[in-house]
Amino acid sequence: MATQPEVGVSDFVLLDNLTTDKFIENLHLRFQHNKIYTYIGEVLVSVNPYKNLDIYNAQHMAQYRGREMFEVPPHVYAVADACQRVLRQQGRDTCVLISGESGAGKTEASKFIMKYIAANTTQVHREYIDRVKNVLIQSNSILETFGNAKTNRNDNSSRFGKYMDIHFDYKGDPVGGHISNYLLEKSRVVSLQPGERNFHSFYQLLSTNNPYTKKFGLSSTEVYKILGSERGTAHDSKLYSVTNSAFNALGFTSTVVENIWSIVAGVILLGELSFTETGEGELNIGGPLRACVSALGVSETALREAFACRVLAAGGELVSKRHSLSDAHYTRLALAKAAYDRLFSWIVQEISDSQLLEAMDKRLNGHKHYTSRQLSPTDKKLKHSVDFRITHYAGEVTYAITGFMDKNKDSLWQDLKRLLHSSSNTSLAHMWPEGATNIQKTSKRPPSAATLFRNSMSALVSGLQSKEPFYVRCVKPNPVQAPHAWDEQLVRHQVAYLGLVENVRVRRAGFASRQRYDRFLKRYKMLSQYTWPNFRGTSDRDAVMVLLRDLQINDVQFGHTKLFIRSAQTVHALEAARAELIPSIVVLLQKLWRGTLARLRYRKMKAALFIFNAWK
Ligand SMILES: Nc1ncnc2c1ncn2[C@@H]1O[C@H](COP(=O)(O)OP(=O)(O)OP(=O)(O)O)[C@@H](O)[C@H]1O
Repeated sequence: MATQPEVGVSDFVLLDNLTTDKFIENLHLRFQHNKIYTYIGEVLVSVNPYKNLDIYNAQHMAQYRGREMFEVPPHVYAVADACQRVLRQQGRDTCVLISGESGAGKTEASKFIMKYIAANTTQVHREYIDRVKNVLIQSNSILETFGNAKTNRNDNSSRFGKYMDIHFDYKGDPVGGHISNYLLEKSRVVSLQPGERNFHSFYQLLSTNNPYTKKFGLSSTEVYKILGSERGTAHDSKLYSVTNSAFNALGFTSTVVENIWSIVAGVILLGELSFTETGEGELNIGGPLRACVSALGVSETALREAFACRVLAAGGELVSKRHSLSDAHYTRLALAKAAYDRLFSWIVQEISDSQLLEAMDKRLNGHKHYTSRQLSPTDKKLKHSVDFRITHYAGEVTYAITGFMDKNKDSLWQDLKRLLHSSSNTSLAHMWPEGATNIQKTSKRPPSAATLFRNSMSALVSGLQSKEPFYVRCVKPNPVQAPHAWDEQLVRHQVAYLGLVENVRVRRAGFASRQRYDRFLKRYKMLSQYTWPNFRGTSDRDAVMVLLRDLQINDVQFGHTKLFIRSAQTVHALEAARAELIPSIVVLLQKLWRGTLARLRYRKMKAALFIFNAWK
């Protein structure tokens, strides 16, 4: 690769006189020269360029393949490569933790990592792998349609937490995946901040080329309440086609796709309903009730009843409690939020590993590598499968107290669940299986959103703790999403809360690599006559000490269970020496095995001759 002139320092560890000012100065200087990536050791700091840079094509990918991070300029591809290398060489699970505030570039970074991994596969089974990769990438556009929205911070902001597993085979090729979603910001369905938009899906449904607009009783020109004032349909019609081809690629049937858009229409129409009270205290429903009923596939009587009263189980009896106007309003909003939230989770679930499997099954039916490999991406015990994880979380988030309790209330009463379960829209009915339960058995309040979130987070954290982590810290250069603009205060704030300067300090005092003695020995034992093929002493620690003494490596510290190596160059030198020896070890093993086979064959021939002579 042609060496490019260094701009500032490409690793903050090399900064003279480390201060926050110097840190920001270096970050800014590099940003001005389109060097958006800088390391802190193996941590990647990424500044959102807000413009397309020509640094992501196939040639760039090739430059990072199999190279150590310090050998090539900082890049998100280098992190992806290091991640995949640990996976391939050491068979260990890895994860990439991407952090930063809204609009800092987390989603884009995760997409670049996926793109790199998908491209960096062996040539064998290429066709199969291309399909898995296609499924992984297509799933992103569906997630963005239903889970992303324009906010004041980011035009394409993910309004949910995302955690994506990619499963690899023993050669490090992706063979499947699983996506988990966390806590969609469902309050967005019913209330928008000024200048913000609702989820992209709503606008796509109302885009000009959408055949469903009319079918569901919507008008493409009307401004619906939940859409806010910003429509942008011209843009959305293109995205609508992208979403539909992604649905198609992932094997969603046309009936299911229609069911999905029908639920979105139902949610929009729920937003249009209004309530008044008649003189006799009866509830009067205004707005497109018929269209709403038909889009949701429920009976008009049942929907009217759901707004008018609530059915409770009390003392073994069913009691009907009449709603006030505000209760009816609350029910309408709760129904819209819950229907959309469940739709989103259902789509994610459908994509990961049934649609994924179904799409692969359908397309790979009869493919010789598919059946012979007997791969099951959901089987966590699969021996050769190694995970690669990407997570995605918000930096500092400012909460408005208004509606906070509402956001935390995840309850949808049993009678509303029954209503949705009774829908003639089969997908909607499937999304609400608990609606089939007897109302008297389920009067308990459902767990709050906070409880559900806490449970899913602790499961996530324990999963992550078993992986080797890589970090990408994303920084947003300005609040206006503009290229070139640099808001010093905003950057300073992020540098502080991401703890980047402290990160450099720790890294400077620290070590490039830490490895367990047994793993280190297994990997490098062939480099010394004292440890190859086996060490005569008792402990792995002693073996590693002898090995390093023999190699005259001394920039290390010996911990209780791990060896600490100070410089990345040492790790690289060990790797290079190992790579040089491996071919001769392979030849040696081949020689021994061929000898064994020949001896075996010779003995068989001798025995046959003996039998032949005896018989004669
Ligand atoms: N490396 C990049 N090159 C070009 N543009 C980028 C890059 N990273 C981010 N962007 C631009 O910035 C926008 C916001 O980035 P992204 O959606 O990844 O932010 P995020 O951190 O995931 O935000 P949120 O938390 O709100 O979902 C992108 O839509 C894209 O336009």
